[in-house]
Amino acid sequence: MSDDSRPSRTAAVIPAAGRGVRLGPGAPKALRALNGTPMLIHAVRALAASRAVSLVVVVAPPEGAAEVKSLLDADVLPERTDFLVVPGGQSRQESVKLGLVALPPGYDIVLVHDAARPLVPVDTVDAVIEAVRAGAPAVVPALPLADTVKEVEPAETPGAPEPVVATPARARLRAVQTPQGFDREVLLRAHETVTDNVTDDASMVEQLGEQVVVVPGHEEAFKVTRPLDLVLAEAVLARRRLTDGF
Ligand SMILES: Nc1ccn([C@@H]2O[C@H](COP(=O)(O)OP(=O)(O)OP(=O)(O)O)[C@@H](O)[C@H]2O)c(=O)n1
Ligand SMILES: C[C@](O)(CO)[C@H](O)COP(=O)(O)O
Repeated sequence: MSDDSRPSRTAAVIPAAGRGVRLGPGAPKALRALNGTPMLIHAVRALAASRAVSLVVVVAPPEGAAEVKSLLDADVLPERTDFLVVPGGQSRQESVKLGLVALPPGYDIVLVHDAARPLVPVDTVDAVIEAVRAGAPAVVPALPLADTVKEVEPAETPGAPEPVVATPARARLRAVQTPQGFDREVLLRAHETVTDNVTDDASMVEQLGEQVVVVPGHEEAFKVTRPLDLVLAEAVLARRRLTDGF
């Protein structure tokens, strides 16, 4: 937990080493353009927009680390924000761990943010940081679900009918986004302890028995996963250009 006698310092780890298989053939997903700018650069700018974030560690596709470094060298980040680039691993979990290993001392709050969520608003980033500063060891932004969810017995053949096992009460479910925010020591311990393959960092902290809390997420923090998400992301950028001028 952060010591009240000194100000907390926040770093962000951005896993960006995925292939983007669900997006279809092309460059690694984080390097694909949204309105002419690589998705990763949008994501770095989104985190650096928070005055609290003073370091961004980008975990790059291993073969693209030099390209990512020159993209960031050429971009104009706020003077308060440093960055580091490290090569990623085979899974998101491994990539996040490589980012954590590269984190210098002196940062007591760590955000983990998918490069694939390039449009997260700064208010969401700040709300996560605020909740960690207030004492929560792990904080996730999340939204209520619009669809009813069924648990099924997964079919062995893709496309075959799948028997429904249960219908969880939707009012108790949340769709989780990033950035997820952590007390650094707790997140490090989670990555050192948990070896199962999980889909987010907060669930590793849950496995330690530490409390994870949810704060409101934002519709524009959606994950670019499939081709339709690119259309939506470019529409959001076009609307921002009209209303906000950027
Ligand atoms: N080996 C990996 C796999 C994923 N990620 C990152 O984790 C985030 C969330 O992953 P996802 O959206 O699933 O990206 P991909 O793994 O690229 O997508 P896909 O599963 O469609 O290949 C992305 O920013 C992605 O770059 C990573 O850093 N290293
Ligand atoms: C971390 C995450 O974005 C939270 O919703 C999500 O679990 C990542 O999943 P992916 O399959 O690696 O995209």
